[in-house]
Amino acid sequence: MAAGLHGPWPLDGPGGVASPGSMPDMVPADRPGSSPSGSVSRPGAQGGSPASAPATPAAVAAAAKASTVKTFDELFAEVADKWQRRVPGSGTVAALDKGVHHLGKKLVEEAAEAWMAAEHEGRDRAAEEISQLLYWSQLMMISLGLSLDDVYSHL
Ligand SMILES: N=c1c2ncn([C@@H]3O[C@H](COP(=O)(O)OP(=O)(O)OP(=O)(O)O)[C@@H](O)[C@H]3O)c2ncn1[C@@H]1O[C@H](COP(=O)(O)O)[C@@H](O)[C@H]1O
Repeated sequence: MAAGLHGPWPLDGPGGVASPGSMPDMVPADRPGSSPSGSVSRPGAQGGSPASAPATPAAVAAAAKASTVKTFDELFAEVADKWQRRVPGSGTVAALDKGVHHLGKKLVEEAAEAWMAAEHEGRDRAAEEISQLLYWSQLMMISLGLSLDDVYSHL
């Protein structure tokens, strides 16, 4: 378990969300592809070689941006990094600033849209709506200061 994940409830940021400074490590130390320090390895890097040197969350986010396909972990690193740095113009930062109540409504909205798409609009539309549900789930995680491992531990 990464350090700093279970301290005081981190709803101390703007809009009742975890402040950028209280963010947990992007990837916990006890998961494949992570380093003991909590920093993350480059996507696709194998352990045991110089190429597996730890990368910063910003480096992971940059690598994800260059890739055509983004994984759940890569998106989490990207949005957490944008929140930590309060990147100007980021919809993620704007949404997190609005707080948990706003994020909760978006979660429910996207869940309903995913359901409707699944029943009436086909697999591709369902996949699109489910991707948005994943995004808003990640923002809720970030707003609560939850790490990936905090959630994965329940899977
Ligand atoms: N994956 C997503 C993503 N999924 C969903 N959304 C947001 O969720 C909204 C859902 O769209 P809807 O059609 O359901 O809603 P809408 O009515 O069009 O939009 P709203 O008026 O409700 O905001 C989108 O408009 C986006 O604002 C996302 N916003 C950002 N990302 C990714 O997050 C990363 C950081 O994004 P920025 O913070 O914007 O730089 C990037 O990789 C983005 O691709």
